[in-house]
Amino acid sequence: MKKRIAVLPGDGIGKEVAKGAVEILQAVGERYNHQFEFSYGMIGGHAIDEKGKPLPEETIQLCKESDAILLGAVGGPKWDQVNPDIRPERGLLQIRKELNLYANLRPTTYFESLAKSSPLKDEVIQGVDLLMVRELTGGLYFGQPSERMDANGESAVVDTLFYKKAEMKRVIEKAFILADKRRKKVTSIDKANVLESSRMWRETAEEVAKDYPHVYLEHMLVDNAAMQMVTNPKQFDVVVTENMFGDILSDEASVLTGSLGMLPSASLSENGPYLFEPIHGSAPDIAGKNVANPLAMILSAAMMLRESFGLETEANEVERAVKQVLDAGFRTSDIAEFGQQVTSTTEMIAEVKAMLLDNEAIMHIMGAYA
Ligand SMILES: NC(=O)c1ccc[n+]([C@@H]2O[C@H](COP(=O)([O-])OP(=O)(O)OC[C@H]3O[C@@H](n4cnc5c(N)ncnc54)[C@H](O)[C@@H]3O)[C@@H](O)[C@H]2O)c1
Ligand SMILES: CC(C)[C@H](C(=O)O)[C@@H](O)C(=O)O
Ligand SMILES: [Mg+2]
Repeated sequence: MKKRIAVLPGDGIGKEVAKGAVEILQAVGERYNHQFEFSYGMIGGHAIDEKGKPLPEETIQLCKESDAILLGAVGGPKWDQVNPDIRPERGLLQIRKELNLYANLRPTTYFESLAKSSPLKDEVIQGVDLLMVRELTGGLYFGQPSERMDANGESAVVDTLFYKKAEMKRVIEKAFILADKRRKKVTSIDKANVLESSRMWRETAEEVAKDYPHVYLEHMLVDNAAMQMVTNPKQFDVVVTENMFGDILSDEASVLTGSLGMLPSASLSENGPYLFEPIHGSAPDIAGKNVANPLAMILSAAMMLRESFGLETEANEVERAVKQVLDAGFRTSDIAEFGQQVTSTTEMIAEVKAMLLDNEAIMHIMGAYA
């Protein structure tokens, strides 16, 4: 199979982890005889420095001409003070909008060997398997007006939460389709006790549910959901919610896996290309130190193999390699237990790669940890 992959490493640890995903995809290509062609584009702060804007036209063009897109992360304190129109994050929002990537899938999977990395009790998180479907191109992130203003002589500000019903419907439908293939339960999260937008969201979920009689729909208010996420996460199968709630709840859900550095994502449109990125940011506090966990990015590459190219076996193999590396005891600092030996970003990437390519690597690791 021949595929063109656009790689947008971005800023901070984005660059370190994107490099890892490319190496893993190269290894997959080598092992299964696929030709993956990688082309690099600028996004975020580094694009502001080079091109004066966070999403240069050539990057948009590159993405549109590619079969799939890998993105590291954007942002950092260096660009915090710049005009909001040229903040790094604006580039990320713009590419999501340009490509109409309305459905963001954020799976949270329990890794048995990381049970002790989570601050939560093992009986709470054991076996967690939830899929968050986050609306990604509407809501507060994109509503107009969004500006400072004068309100009767006082300084004030407005952000607008705007959704068309059709935008709600298509992402909720996506959640039902996915739930139908899983444990057949959708939890729709909103704030319908306060917000009109949430009342329309809830009505829309009820309407969509009529077409999926085998899927059970429940509604949950977002504040309760935030609490249930860490006290009883096993109740969730597919969770669907609007943009801002999904952003916050998915960082919270990452705690169930042991670290923010473990959670991948896939952003889907009607016809592609799709974009794959870890849910974490550029982590300026650890950038450039070779300590970031590359697994969320590598697992995002596995999602790319499955969702964009239909390469189920290859995707499973990458996920198997990640699991085996963790089972063998390799840990970046975010998932290491007290006193445990710490693996660097580049070593972690190399171990996953070795596990993918060479069964003897398994013997080597078992020897090292015997
Ligand atoms: N998709 C994206 O590009 C994206 C996502 C979130 C935040 N951001 C941006 O990133 C910048 C920093 O934001 P933040 O600090 O609030 O969030 P962050 O996700 O970058 O980091 C939060 C915390 O988690 C840790 N962390 C994150 N990823 C990790 C990894 N792979 N391995 C180990 N530890 C990891 C960081 O060190 C930090 O302590 C901001 O500019 C923000 O806008 C970008
Ligand atoms: C950087 C930011 C704009 C982004 C978001 O809020 O969508 C990030 O937090 C994410 O979760 O992908
Ligand atoms: Mg976020």
